[in-house]
Amino acid sequence: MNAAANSAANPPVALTIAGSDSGGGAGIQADLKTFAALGVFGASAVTALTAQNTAAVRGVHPTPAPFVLAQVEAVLDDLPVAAVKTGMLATAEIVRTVAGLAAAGRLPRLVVDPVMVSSSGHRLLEPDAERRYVEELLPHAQVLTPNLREAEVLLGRRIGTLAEQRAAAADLAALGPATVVVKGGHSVSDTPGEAVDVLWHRGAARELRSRRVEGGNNHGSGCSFASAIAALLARGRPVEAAVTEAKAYIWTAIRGAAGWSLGAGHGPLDHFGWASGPAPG
Ligand SMILES: Nc1ncnc2c1ncn2[C@@H]1O[C@H](COP(=O)(O)OP(=O)(O)OP(=O)(O)O)[C@@H](O)[C@H]1O
Ligand SMILES: Cc1ncc(CO)c(N)n1
Repeated sequence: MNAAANSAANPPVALTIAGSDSGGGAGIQADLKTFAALGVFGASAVTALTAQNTAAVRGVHPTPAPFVLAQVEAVLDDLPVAAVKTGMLATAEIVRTVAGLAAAGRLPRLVVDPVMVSSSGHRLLEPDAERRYVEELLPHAQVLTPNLREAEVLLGRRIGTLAEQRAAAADLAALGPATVVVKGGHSVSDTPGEAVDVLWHRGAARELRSRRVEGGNNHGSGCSFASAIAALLARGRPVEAAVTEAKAYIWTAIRGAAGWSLGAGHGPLDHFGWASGPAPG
């Protein structure tokens, strides 16, 4: 089969390389729902199993790195993957494996969401993998989407203001990614009431602002945001449009779930607009 050939009748294909969230709100499950919601066929390579729900991560069982590679190669050898998103990479060995694939030019339109800690506070990346992220993977990312805490870890300094969030985006771009979005879901102090992301693209910083949805159902917002960017890139959108449209998609998905009470912790998003459309069934 020729993996590069894609008939006009086929949907675009995106690949997520990420961890499984048994609770269904984040990770692979969020990624595949987002791809489907945005009209993209999703393939997946699972980097870890997590025993997780809306309240806590109870356990993590990483995939051996050679089997992550086997999954990615099985997909790439067969399907016309147009964009790739990475999420939880769990171990230094998996970071190295994915970075090797990226360095070999095998991961097109690569969106890297540098997942390190879950919103419930559980580590999702070995601490000794952080340096490898910076040195081996970031240079190959087309788009990097850290939240504020991840940007702090990658840069080794505190980010407390919007000005510092803007500076962080610029400094992360200097490490290799063409485009950086420093997400403000965990608000910086001078943007109350808003979720302000800073987009660094083509040498300039720009703020993407939305009203902050209250209610706390934002489990998987970061995974879904990065997947939406990858899906829109797979559909051929230019990078800046993909990021701004992903921001609008994620706002609608968070807003839709604001009245839900699924689980005792941070609930999942309304990926398919169920809250505003006719009730399923
Ligand atoms: N309460 C909210 N209201 C509106 N937008 C939000 C809210 N929370 C997050 N967002 C948006 O969702 C996207 C993901 O940002 P966030 O900072 O939550 O990522 P994250 O911390 O990686 O998510 P996760 O909880 O999956 O780890 C960003 O575009 C951010 O602005
Ligand atoms: C598997 C997985 N990936 C990413 C996150 C971050 O939201 C999570 N909680 N679980």
